[in-house]
Amino acid sequence: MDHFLYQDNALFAEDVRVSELARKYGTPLYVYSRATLERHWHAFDRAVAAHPHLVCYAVKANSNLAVLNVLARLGSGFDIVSGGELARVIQAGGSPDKIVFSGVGKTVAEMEQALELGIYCFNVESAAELELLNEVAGRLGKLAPVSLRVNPDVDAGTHPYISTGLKENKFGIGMDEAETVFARAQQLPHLQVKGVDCHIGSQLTELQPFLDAMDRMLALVDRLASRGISVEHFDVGGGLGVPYDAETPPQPDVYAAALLARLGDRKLKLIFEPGRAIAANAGLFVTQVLYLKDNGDKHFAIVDGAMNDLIRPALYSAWQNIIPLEPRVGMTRAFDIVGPVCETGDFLGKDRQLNLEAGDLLAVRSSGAYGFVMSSNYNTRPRAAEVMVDGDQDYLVREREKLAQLWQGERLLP
Ligand SMILES: Cc1ncc(COP(=O)(O)O)c(C=O)c1O
Ligand SMILES: N[C@@H](CCCC[NH3+])C(=O)O
Repeated sequence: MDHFLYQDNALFAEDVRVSELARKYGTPLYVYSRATLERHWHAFDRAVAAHPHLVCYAVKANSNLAVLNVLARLGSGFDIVSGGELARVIQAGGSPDKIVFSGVGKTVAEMEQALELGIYCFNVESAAELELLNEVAGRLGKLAPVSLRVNPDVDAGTHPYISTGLKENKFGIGMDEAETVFARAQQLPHLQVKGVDCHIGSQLTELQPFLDAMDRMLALVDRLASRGISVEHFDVGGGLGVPYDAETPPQPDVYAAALLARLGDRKLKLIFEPGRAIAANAGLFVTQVLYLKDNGDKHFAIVDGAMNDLIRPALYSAWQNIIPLEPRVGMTRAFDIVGPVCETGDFLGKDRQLNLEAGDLLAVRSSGAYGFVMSSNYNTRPRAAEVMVDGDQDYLVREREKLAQLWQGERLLP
């Protein structure tokens, strides 16, 4: 069920009129639906209810404390990629023993932080990282739980910038090296081998690449077993896509059933790291039309939200639906929806059939993942406020940045 629906020609987030939120908190503004976040998380959790599992929400998709807290209250685990994300999860009430730590460039300080907190597992991405983690754990008198992220060399069929499972990508340990690195991990005294891990990319809309990756990973698990190296869990990563437009990605239950069928009778706990599938369609980005402008036949709607707020269209030519909060009747025209930033690539959408006037409010849908988290202060623009709706209540979960915060920490020369 969609929690962003029109009632009497006005867009609602759950039971709250979105234009009311724009009036109350100003624009540009991110709006999240708690019910949607929860529904999406449960869809994963229920899909594998009968099998040992852990759903570790990928914090990078949306790391607002309120979002993390809503998921932590459901008992979610978390997939993190930095000490910053680790601190956020703890701040939001997440349990360290449900945290998996991914990422190709963990620093000593981050390893120490995670070992002290007692996280569930490190997803180690190189032989060099393995050696360093062993050293750091030894120094702290700890045993570091590890899973090796293996690069299965499959084509995820997604945008090249968000594809991670090919040999040419920087992620994970090559399949040809994997057994040697596992053998080494088992020898190292301050490590405990717990699992295997892969993550082949993001916004996957087909099952096949997941299954290809799983087949290769399970063949590895079997080869490891024959060498006396056993693992407890298989972390399948994240990457399940969402409908931005007409895509029809598999639903979590179909995806999980297919993975479970491949798993056969192997006694492996499954770990999932969904980010986008939980957060993307739980959020809107709300912006107001400042000016309309025609250059010949070309119509522009210049809005107060820009690429610094929502970079996906500029960065990946990503398409996200743009809808009016209160649609007008009458003729539509093809508009490019562009922001105030001084870059030609600063657009939120191109060639959108809309009927607009200055002052109108628009919602960019599917903005709950990789939206606010990728925002910047380019052009000295304060970052947007974030609001969470819960039924008929709304909560400001991040204040709009104030200008003085932007140069806090900067110094003049004497
Ligand atoms: C290791 C890892 N896990 C999980 C995710 C989450 O991916 P998604 O948001 O596509 O589910 C990512 C990002 O692609 C990632 O790099
Ligand atoms: N930021 C990307 C996804 C990257 C996934 C992170 N590993 C996007 O908006 O689609």
